[in-house]
Amino acid sequence: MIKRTLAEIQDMSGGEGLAQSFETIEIDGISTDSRSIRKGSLFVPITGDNFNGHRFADKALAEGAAAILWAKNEHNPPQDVPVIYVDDTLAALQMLAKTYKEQLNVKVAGVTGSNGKTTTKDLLASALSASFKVHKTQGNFNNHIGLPLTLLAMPEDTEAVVLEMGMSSKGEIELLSKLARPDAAVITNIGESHMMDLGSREGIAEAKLEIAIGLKEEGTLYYFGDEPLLRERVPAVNRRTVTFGETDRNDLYPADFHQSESGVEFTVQPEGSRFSVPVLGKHNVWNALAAIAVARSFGLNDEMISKGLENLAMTAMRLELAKTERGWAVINDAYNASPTSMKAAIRLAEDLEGYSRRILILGDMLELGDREEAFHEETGEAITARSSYVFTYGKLGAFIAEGAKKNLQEDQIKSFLDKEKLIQAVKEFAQQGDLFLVKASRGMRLEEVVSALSE
Ligand SMILES: CC(=O)N[C@H]1[C@@H](OP(=O)(O)OP(=O)(O)OC[C@H]2O[C@@H](n3ccc(=O)[nH]c3=O)[C@H](O)[C@@H]2O)O[C@H](CO)[C@@H](O)[C@@H]1O[C@H](C)C(=O)N[C@@H](C)C(=O)N[C@H](CCC(=O)N[C@@H](CCC[C@@H](N)C(=O)O)C(=O)O)C(=O)O
Ligand SMILES: Nc1ncnc2c1ncn2[C@@H]1O[C@H](COP(=O)(O)OP(=O)(O)OP(=O)(O)O)[C@@H](O)[C@H]1O
Ligand SMILES: C[C@@H](N)C(=O)N[C@H](C)C(=O)O
Repeated sequence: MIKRTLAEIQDMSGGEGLAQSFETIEIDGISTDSRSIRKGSLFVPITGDNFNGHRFADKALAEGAAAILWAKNEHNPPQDVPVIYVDDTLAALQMLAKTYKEQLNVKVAGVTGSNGKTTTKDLLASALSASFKVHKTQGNFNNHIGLPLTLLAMPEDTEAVVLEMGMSSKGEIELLSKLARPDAAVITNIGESHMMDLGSREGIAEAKLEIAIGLKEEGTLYYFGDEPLLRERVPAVNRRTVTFGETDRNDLYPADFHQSESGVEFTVQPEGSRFSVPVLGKHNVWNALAAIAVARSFGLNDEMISKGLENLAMTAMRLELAKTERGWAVINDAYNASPTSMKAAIRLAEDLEGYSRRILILGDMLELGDREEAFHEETGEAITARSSYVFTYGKLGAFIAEGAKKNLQEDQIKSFLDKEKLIQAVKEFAQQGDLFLVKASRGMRLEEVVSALSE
């Protein structure tokens, strides 16, 4: 966590106007929310969709903030307290983060892609932990606010930082890449996420490739080489590249894949190293290959990487398998969803052995744009007879149900618009030996179903 004097903060943030008597005060960390102030921190008020953070400055100071940034065009700044004036508080936060990172001189890995950013970030951070003091994005703090906050949360002795870079519109990844200046940039895949804003998979690919804009001259771009939209665009990037993926046209590709409930085992070709990773899903092998490739470039050998990966600390609600006391199992994959990730999750649920019934609880996938209904129906069509039942939730979920009729009987498919009724039906339906998969977009909050099944 950043610890600097206010004189240093003023210089690092491009601010001005700090009273000389306050210059030697040292802040301890950054706060942006008056509802959760870190004592001794610098409060950075941000103007958001619902509030102007400046209106909470007095509360932040009362709650223990040591100082505050203040936008020059905001009226009534707090008096007789340490205030640093800036043109724009968000831009100042980003500049502070960039300067702090440069002072720590850390190695930087940036991870983007439609699916797998969080998982790959966690895999890479674990892999690097065998040799580096690593800091990584917490939760899903991956945007123009979350990434700077992640950098500012780095302990002073951090040696490597792994940053998740999220986006929903063109230009957002470019900003994050220029801020972070990665040594290694990863693009996990090109799916359909946020298609509403990007318009097409081509648009998504172009937006993800912005990660190369801030990539250091001597840096490397690692990308899913089985994606034509990336392969055909990468030559214009003019950086060293490494590919990973399913086929042997990639620099890293898997062999001898084995999956159990405790994770995946695979051999990394062409070297032939064997890895065991506590994560589910064949698609996560590709994410692991990306992590292995970057860790190798940061100087770790495969033995060190393998040891690090054994201690994987996965962020919650990503293919999280739990056995309940009532005798059924639940795969909590409820953080988010897109057709690519939902099909991957269905494939996993249908591949896992040892269950009497496989019950899919699938909800709306959001921000998919004009083809959203078709996307949901196509996802339903991917459900095979290996699944026993499908419960859908939401208006778009009903299109998953329509597609599911391709391979399932109508009495195997139930659709709901009311979450409480869905939860009631699922609780009544569950029996020993069942495997449930729960997945939908963040906005559907299907973790409530997971909780009900886990009671
Ligand atoms: C700006 C902010 O941090 N807002 C957080 C705040 O929301 P709230 O509605 O309460 O306030 P406002 O945003 O209107 O307020 C502005 C500021 O005022 C502060 N404030 C408010 C009330 C109060 O009493 N006191 C105050 O001090 C407030 O703290 C603001 O600073 O609280 C919410 C609940 O805690 C937060 O959820 C909200 O955070 C927003 C969403 C945010 O962007 N947070 C980032 C740190 C972050 O990284 N969040 C991630 C999710 C990121 C994400 O969705 N990524 C996308 C890809 C990128 C898309 C991009 N276009 C984008 O817009 O993000 C993805 O698909 O992954 C996270 O929360 O996990
Ligand atoms: N390469 C992949 N192909 C398909 N699905 C994937 C892939 N990688 C991860 N997933 C799935 O995508 C979902 C989200 O995983 P994760 O949170 O790691 O992705 P993310 O890109 O960080 O998502 P977000 O954009 O919400 O931050 C999970 O269901 C995960 O299993
Ligand atoms: C977290 C949020 N930005 C997100 O990922 N949205 C998509 C649509 C999802 O939840 O699937």
